Amino acid sequence: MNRKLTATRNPQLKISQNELRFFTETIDVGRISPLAFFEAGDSSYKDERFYWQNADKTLTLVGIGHATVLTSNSVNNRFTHISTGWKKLCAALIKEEKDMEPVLFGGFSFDPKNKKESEWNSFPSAHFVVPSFQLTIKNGRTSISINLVTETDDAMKEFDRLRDERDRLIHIAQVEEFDVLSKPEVIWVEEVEKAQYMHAVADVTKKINNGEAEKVVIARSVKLNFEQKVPAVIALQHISNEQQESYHFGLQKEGQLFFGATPERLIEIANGRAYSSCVAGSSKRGKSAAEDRELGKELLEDHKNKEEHQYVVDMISQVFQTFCSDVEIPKVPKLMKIRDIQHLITPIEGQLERGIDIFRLIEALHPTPALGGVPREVSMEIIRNEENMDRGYYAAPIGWTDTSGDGEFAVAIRSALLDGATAYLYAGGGIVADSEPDKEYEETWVKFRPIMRALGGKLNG
Ligand SMILES: C=C(O[C@@H]1C=C(C(=O)O)C=C[C@H]1O)C(=O)O
Ligand SMILES: [Mg+2]
Repeated sequence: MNRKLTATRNPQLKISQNELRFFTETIDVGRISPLAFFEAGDSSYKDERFYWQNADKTLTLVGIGHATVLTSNSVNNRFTHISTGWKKLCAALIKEEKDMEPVLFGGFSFDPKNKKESEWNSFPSAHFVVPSFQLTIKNGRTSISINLVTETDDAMKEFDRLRDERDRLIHIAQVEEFDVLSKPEVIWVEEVEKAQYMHAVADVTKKINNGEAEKVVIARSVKLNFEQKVPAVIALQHISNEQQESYHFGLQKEGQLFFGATPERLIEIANGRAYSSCVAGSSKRGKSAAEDRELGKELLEDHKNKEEHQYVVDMISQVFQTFCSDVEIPKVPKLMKIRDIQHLITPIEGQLERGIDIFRLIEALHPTPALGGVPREVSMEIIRNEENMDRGYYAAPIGWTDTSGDGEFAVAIRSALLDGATAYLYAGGGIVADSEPDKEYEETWVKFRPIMRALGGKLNG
């Protein structure tokens, strides 16, 4: 890197002033707790951190600071806008073999056409960052990269400053004891617009029976108020402990933290192959192994849940048939069992056509009928009218891509927006012709459980 930075000053290389350059430099570090590293950035980078761990724990990413931010408030162009911005950055990358791929991490809002005033006002329709400091734990290797996006000629000085700062962050993360932190203290719980939610489910069921739509996902929110401001690291530590088998994510912006533990993969691209999972249809877990098996068996055979599921399989299959060859779709769903809930799941994979990037696939997939409905536009309009809230980044894609084109996005459910001493939790369910408001209401409580537990709230049922 020293060499490269110096070389860029060499006029023979014909790098003109004000040309965009994207430097990266990776060092390997010994054992370091990703949350301790996240916490090391607390005083100087409070609003500029992210956290990610995939479901099988083969990849952990922590980002601190912003090398650059890609953002969009567009309704129709947000996916291409981010994709184009990222391609431009990738073309400017200066990297050696030993360096990790720098990542772009962020998310999209569920519905940019929803203009309701809400707790989400500081989140644009797309928000992505390249972190200044990137912790990556992958294939047994733990490393920290510095990323620098610059147009100035004198990147050397800035890079030296970043190296000092990196060493300071590593030092704090390695020396500080990092124990289990105590859970926050909830002082009151508010079910936001419960009556509106019950009414919406009944109304949507009617609409479906009238043939206006086939499936629509309706969600609601629960607000928690705490004794004190809840630090981001507490929320992340407990959600990671409470629901192990999921994607864990956290994204900070302007004093808020959007975080969660979702079981649902939207899309993964690895070495040119694409993977998605249809997750829809739910049942609680049994109190004994026998009851649990029984509930699972019922779920696999239940007409209403199978219908909820099939709409998702049909739609994701169609997207894969469009963009991939060699598509594999199992004929029947399996059970996905996580701590509080079991779902029907159908994994789908295929060989991605050349030239299709992850943002193109996200654009085609979002929202799947697991979170939107069928038909897509009609169900979005119904959701906009029936839900008296803005979903913000809940139920929307969140994840990363790297400079090689690999990446993974989850669907940000089982999630909450933490805002100082308040948290907004979100959960919903797929409404089809024979849905019943009381049962759907119960199902949302099961879906609230992991976040409730992580935040020290009382569990219902
Ligand atoms: C809407 C949510 O989850 C979705 C709805 C499901 C259902 O209704 O059975 C199951 C999994 C997800 O596709 C949520 O968790 O908030
Ligand atoms: Mg359901």
